[in-house]
Parts: sequence; C-alpha cells; structure tokens
Amino acid sequence: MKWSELSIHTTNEAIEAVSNILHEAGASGVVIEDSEDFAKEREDMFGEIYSLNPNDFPSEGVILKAYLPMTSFLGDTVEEIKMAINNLVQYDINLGQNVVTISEVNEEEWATAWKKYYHPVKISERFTIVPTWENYEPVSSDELIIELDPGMAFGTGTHPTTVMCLQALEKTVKPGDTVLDIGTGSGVLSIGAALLQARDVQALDLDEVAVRSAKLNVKLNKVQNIVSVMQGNLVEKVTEQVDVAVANILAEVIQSFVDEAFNIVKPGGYYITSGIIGAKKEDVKVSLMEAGFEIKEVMMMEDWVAIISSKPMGE
Ligand SMILES: C[S@@+](CC[C@H](N)C(=O)[O-])C[C@H]1O[C@@H](n2cnc3c(N)ncnc32)[C@H](O)[C@@H]1O
Repeated sequence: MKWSELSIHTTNEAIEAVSNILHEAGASGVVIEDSEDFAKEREDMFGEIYSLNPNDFPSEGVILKAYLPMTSFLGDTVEEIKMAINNLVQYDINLGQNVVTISEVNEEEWATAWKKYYHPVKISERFTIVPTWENYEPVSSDELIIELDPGMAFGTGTHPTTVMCLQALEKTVKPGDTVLDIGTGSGVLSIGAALLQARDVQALDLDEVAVRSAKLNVKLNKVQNIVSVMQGNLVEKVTEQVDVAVANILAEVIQSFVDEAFNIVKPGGYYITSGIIGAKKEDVKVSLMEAGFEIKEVMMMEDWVAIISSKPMGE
C-alpha cells in the first residue's frame, strides 16, 4: 500500500494538540522531530541513552510527521487536519511556522520511519521505558522496566508530561493502592502504577485506538491481572474512590472536571495532573484548590507542568 507522509512544522507547545488531531484523523505512529531534543544536554536528564543525528531534527521548532494511507479521501482528510490545527489558536496555542507538507512513502519506510527515534530511555530513579523491539538488560536490581509499543496511541512514554507523571506516581503510589489513570493513551502510566505494586489500576480513554493500544501494552508487561482498560469519558464510569488518580490531559480538560476528580479521590489520597503548559499553571492550581485539593508539588520540564495535589483527610 502507498502511504503519504504529512509533515507539520509547528512548536513544542503544540505537539500534544496537533498529535491528537493527527491521531483522530487516523494517523498511526506520529514522529516528533524536536529541535530542542537535539540541543538538549541529554546526560543531564537521568543519563538517557540516546544517540541523535542532527539531520533528523529541524533547526528550530518541531516537525510532526504522520502517516496516512493514500485513499481518495486523503485530500479531504488533509484539509480537515489543516483546519483543526488552525483552530488551535483559539486556545492560545502558538503554532509557529504552521507549514504543512505532504509526500509519498512506501509501506516499508512507513513501518520503520518512527522507530529509529525511539530507544530505551531511563526516565526516573526507577523507570526505564524500552521499545518492544529492543533488547535491554536492567542496570540495577530495583529498576522497573515498562515495555511499550506506542505505535498508535500517544506516545512513546518520553514526552515531558508522561515522564513527570511517572515520577509523580513513583512518589505517591504505595504497595496495595488503587489507582485511576484518566486518558491512558498507550497505558504507560497504568503499567507504571502496577509495577509500583498498586493492587488495582483502572485505565480509561475516550479513544478506542488508545484503549486497544493500552490493552496490548498491559498484556506485554504482564500486568493484566492488575490493570483493567476501558473506554470512557473522563471519570463518568468511575464508581469507587481511589488512592491515587492521574490525568495527563490538556489544562482546559483538567479544569473541566476538577470537582468530579475530587469526589473520586479518597481522603488522604493524591491527584496527579499534567498536560499543562507553563502559561496555564496558575489557572490549574487555582481550579484544584477551589475544588478542595492541597497543592503538594509543582514539577516543571521544558514548558510543561505537572502538579501533585492531595485531598485532605476528613473531606
Ligand atoms: C496526552 S495523552 C496522555 C497519555 C498517557 N496517559 C501518557 O501520560 O503518556 C491524553 C490522552 O487522553 C485521552 N483523552 C482525551 N480526552 C479524554 C476524555 N474526555 N476522556 C478520556 N480520555 C481522554 C486521549 O485520547 C489521550 O490518549
């Protein structure tokens, strides 16, 4: 089959929103070529295992590449994608150059194009994320390894928001806890919670592609007895309170269901939120506090924020 490669020159801030649009349009395996990834001193970040080729990165901004099958609908799909991206300015998202180009690739190139960017990455004290096609020997005995095939859902597990959520789970999840993962994507956070010995983890996502991908990754990591993956809108289907809830979704979405989130966390439990760009940090903190949460820690990585909040005892 012939595939077309859609290439979008945008900004770091727009990665998540543009990736969502591309996934919704049916793209698989979005590749992120970020000029900052190349510029960044990799060794500073937990000694990540990377070897980067400058030719794979733009000189500024971010290039997102998505692969779509060549069908008679392709023209319409591309126009819809462009319109959806242009609409993001309504949410104050800087789109940078916002140049969209399209080229033809063959199946073989498509299948491997994004894999070359993705290697084992040590992302926190304990977690290392390993793509399924790589062999990896743990460096220490307490290292927790998450195997991922991120092909279809968000993402490789190495996005700053995911990294901070895994670090926050490491700080909050105790053996025997119950955990809720709202917007599970590839399932990475649920798998992380299970490896931290949570007793029961519910993973929810609105997108059926994400649900399929999360189920696959949960099995791959042999945590299907702990993690149940379901399709669902935010916390609508949740009936029992949990020790730790985590939501890595856009700031606006987090603010939209902050009261419901408060209700589903046990008194003394934690709520980890991310997907928040720097400019929205204060707004989200205020929403969390108005709902009754106490802010415990604000984490920042690049221009992204994660907030660990807790529900006071007796609430
Ligand atoms: C930024 S991704 C996070 C994926 C993963 N949890 C991580 O940290 O890498 C956000 C996810 O939220 C899902 N999502 C967006 N809106 C949602 C909603 N209303 N209910 C449930 N999931 C939603 C998207 O489909 C996507 O998989």
